[in-house]
Amino acid sequence: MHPKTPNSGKTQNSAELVQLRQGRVAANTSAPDTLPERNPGMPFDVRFLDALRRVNLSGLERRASTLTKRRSIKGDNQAAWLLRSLALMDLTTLNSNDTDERVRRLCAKALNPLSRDLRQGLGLGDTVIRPAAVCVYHPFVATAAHALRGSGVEVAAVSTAFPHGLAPLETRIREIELSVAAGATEIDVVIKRGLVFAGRWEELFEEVQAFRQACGDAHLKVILGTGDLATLRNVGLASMVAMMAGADFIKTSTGKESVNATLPVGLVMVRAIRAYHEATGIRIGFKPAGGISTAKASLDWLVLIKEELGREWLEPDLFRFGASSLLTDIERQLEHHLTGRYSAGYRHAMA
Ligand SMILES: O=C[C@H](O)COP(=O)(O)O
Repeated sequence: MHPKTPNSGKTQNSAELVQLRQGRVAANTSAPDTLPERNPGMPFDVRFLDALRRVNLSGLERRASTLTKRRSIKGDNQAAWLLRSLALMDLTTLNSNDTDERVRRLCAKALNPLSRDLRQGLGLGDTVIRPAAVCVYHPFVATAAHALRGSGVEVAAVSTAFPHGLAPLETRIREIELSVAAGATEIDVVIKRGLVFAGRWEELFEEVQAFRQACGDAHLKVILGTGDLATLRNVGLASMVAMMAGADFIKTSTGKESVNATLPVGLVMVRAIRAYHEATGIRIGFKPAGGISTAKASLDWLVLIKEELGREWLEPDLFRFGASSLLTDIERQLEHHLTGRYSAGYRHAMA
């Protein structure tokens, strides 16, 4: 049910977590032998945080820079990986000037992301390749749900007073409930960054638990706003708290911070995911978001995930890109792959 993670030589941190988990299971005779696929969360356990307080910044930066240089993906192989980037995308519009009409056009693009010429040239035949989800603000959830019904493309809503998360807790929870009622099957919540700065981990845990409960069957993605969190240590700790509280995915950024998804931040988060998996057997998804606009950048992220978590994580239930303009560059690169020429970006306008 939970195959062993490839390439996961246990770190000291995760080994500590495994010991903690074993202690917890041994003390609880009713603990299940097999764990369910969806993250059920666990009681708040500060020892899970203690194991993550050390961060080797220069080691992470070195790893991030060598990871992307070691592999060069070319030709047909590159086209195949770009199609995977497309299938792993939450095609997003989160603008102040969004309208129902704009969202309808984005949904039409999600249903038919590649031109007939591209599909024929790539020999896709009847294979359906679409983004995993369309991601919108709450007022457009019903419109997106209507446009995408029956397609298998999920509707994701950003909730909890996106992007700052500073409304009262009751208001944030109500927003989730309304989005689910309107047809959202995935909810992207933002955390209150102040809880991280103040080290109020249990309070953060309780808020995320409340979000998870409000989601019901909708999957919960927890946005950390990593560019706001000041240190990579905070990123690791907030990741672990979100997972303990029941997050199905942890997500880097809103796209509205001054620094969004970066590879060193991604490394900290995926290593927290790996540690949580080794300790609990539960696989948590990862969503880098914000500023990922080139096909090349998407390939860097795929390499990072394959190297750190293994191929099994490169599926829509465990990995997503949050991106508003990445699809345009993927189309241009695929066209270049077929014709040797680049077309202008406006020819692939999305909305
Ligand atoms: O969650 C998704 C992000 O808001 C998208 O950010 P982006 O517009 O920089 O691609």
